[in-house]
Amino acid sequence: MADSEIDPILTVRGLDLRFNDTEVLRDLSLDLNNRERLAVIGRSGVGKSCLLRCLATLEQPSSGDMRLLDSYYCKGGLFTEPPHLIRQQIGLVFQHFNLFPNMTVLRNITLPLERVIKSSRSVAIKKAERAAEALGISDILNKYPNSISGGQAQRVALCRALVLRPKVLLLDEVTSAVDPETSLEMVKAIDDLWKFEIGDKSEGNEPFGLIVVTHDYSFAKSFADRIAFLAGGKVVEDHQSDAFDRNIQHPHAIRYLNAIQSKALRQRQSSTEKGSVSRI
Ligand SMILES: Nc1ncnc2c1ncn2[C@@H]1O[C@H](COP(=O)(O)OP(=O)(O)OP(=O)(O)O)[C@@H](O)[C@H]1O
Repeated sequence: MADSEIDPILTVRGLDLRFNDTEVLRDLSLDLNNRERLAVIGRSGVGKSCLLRCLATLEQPSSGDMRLLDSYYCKGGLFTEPPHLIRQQIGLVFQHFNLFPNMTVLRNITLPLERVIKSSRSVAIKKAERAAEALGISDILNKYPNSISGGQAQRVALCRALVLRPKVLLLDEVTSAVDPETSLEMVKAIDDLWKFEIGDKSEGNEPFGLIVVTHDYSFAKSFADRIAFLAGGKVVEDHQSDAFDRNIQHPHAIRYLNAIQSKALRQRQSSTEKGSVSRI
C-alpha cells in the first residue's frame, strides 16, 4: 500500500476532556499523517499532556472521536476497543520515563513484550537486544535504572516503547529532564528508529507517526515536520515547522513566541555582558 493511501494515521475530532468543573480540552481536532513528526506546544497547563493521555487511552474523554488508520477506537468519548489493545499500537513515553527501579534495563524492556504482546522470554530478549543495539544501550542491559544516566534512562524508555512497534509514538516532554546535548542524542535515537533500523528491514513499510509535547521551541522546530499550538483547549495554530513563525495569527501563539524570543535575546545580552566583564 502506498504511504499516501494510509494518511492520516491518527485522526482526532471534537475531543472534549473535563475534570469536574474544569474543561481542559474543548472540541479539539488534530490529524497525524503517516511518517510525520508533530510537535505540540503551548503554555503550561493548557492540556498538552492530557491530550497525549487521551490519545493513549489513559484518560477517558468526555466526548469526541479518535481513529487509528481506518478504525475508530473512540466514538463519542467511549473507547470502542479494550484500552490495552490500543496501547499496543499507541506508545507513550513519559517525562520521567517511569522505569521499574527493581528490574534490570533488559527486564524493563522485555516485560512489556512478554506481558502485552505475549512474546516468549527468548523472543523478547532477542528483540530487546536488537533494539538496544540500535539505540546504543547494549552495554547497560544488566544495570538497574538507579545506576544509569538521565540520557540512558531516556533511551531505555524509548527502547521499551519501540520494541512493541507502535504505529504512533507519543513523547511527553522527554527532552526536558536532560541537557541539550543529551536531547540531541535523543533526536539521533529517534532518527535511528525513523530509518527503521529496529526490526527487520522487511517490516520497514509499517505506518508510523510521532507526536512530541515539548516546551523547547527550537527542539520542536528542528525535530518536527509540523507544529500544533494549543490554546483554550484546542489546536489554534497548525503549520509546517519551517513556516510556523510567519503563519501564526492567534494572539496566544504570538505572545508565546514573543516571550521565547525576548528570553533568547536576554540570554544573549547577558552572555555578551559577562564576556565583556571577563575581558576587562
Ligand atoms: N487528573 C486530573 N484531575 C484534575 N485536573 C487535572 C488532572 N490532570 C490534569 N489536570 C489539569 O488539566 C490541566 C492541563 O494539564 P496538562 O498536564 O495536560 O497541561 P500541560 O499543557 O501538559 O502543562 P505543562 O506544560 O505544565 O506540563 C491543568 O490545569 C491540570 O491541573
